[in-house]
Amino acid sequence: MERFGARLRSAMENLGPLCVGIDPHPQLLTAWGLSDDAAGLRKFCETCVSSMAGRVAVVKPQSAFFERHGAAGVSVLESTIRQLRDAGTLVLLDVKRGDIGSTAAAYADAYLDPTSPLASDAITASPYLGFGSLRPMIDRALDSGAGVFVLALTSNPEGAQVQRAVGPDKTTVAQAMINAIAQVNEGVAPMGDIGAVIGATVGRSALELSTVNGPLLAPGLGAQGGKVDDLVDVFGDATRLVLPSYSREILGRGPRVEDLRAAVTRTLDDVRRLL
Ligand SMILES: O=C(O)c1cc(=O)[nH]c(=O)n1[C@@H]1O[C@H](COP(=O)(O)O)[C@@H](O)[C@H]1O
Repeated sequence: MERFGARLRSAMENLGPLCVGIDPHPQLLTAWGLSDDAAGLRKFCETCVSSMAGRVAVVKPQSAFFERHGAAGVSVLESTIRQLRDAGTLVLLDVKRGDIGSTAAAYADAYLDPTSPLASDAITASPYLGFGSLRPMIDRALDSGAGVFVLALTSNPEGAQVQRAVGPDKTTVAQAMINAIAQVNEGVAPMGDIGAVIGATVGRSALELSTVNGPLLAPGLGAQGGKVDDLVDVFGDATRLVLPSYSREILGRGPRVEDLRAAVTRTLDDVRRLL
């Protein structure tokens, strides 16, 4: 399979730089007139697939909102991933996994092995057991044409306690993650397969991004207060690598497919103005 970075670059060029999250919060299920159970979840996801497949570059289902319905919820996650991928839409499964290497290899089996029922185009991963602990996931992604988005500087205010901490070499932890990602992506064209997650809410972040050569997922827009215009401050010259991500801001316009599609179009117009 073609590498993930190349597939993502063409999706961003063809459809615009936008990731829409499928986060079926119980409040959203209720607002959409659906039951807070696996049947409601299935209907919610069918509507999302009809509104988004083929229209946005990346769709990001948040695993926890499926897991809270048990095995039946995970079954909805499986079919949602499959429907999106069958339609040619890239799926970034938001699972934020991170563990010792031997367990990280099992996570790679679960999400990055093309034969797994939950196989996705990319996953989110947490490097806070050490960047090296992610190696089995990164290696599997590189082997199978998939990607990994590594948390660097997250959108929540609590993240700063760990991510802005400064190491003995005077580098912040977040910058050390960016540097480690840059090493994996070095020399890959048109763009590396390993992304970084940097919240749109982090302000002038002082991260040095000139060598990262990978996609920069920017959540925190809309519901968490981040605005498209903030992206220039946060990302500076690296804005062409930015993949803005919205969940509640768009999902809150449902449940009508036409309204969700209109929200996607409006958001795309807004991000294209800048990126
Ligand atoms: O990895 C993520 O996607 C993520 C990283 C981060 O720093 N902040 C963040 O909000 N997210 C996720 O992005 C989504 C944001 O949702 P909204 O605030 O509704 O747009 C949620 O699924 C979060 O779990």
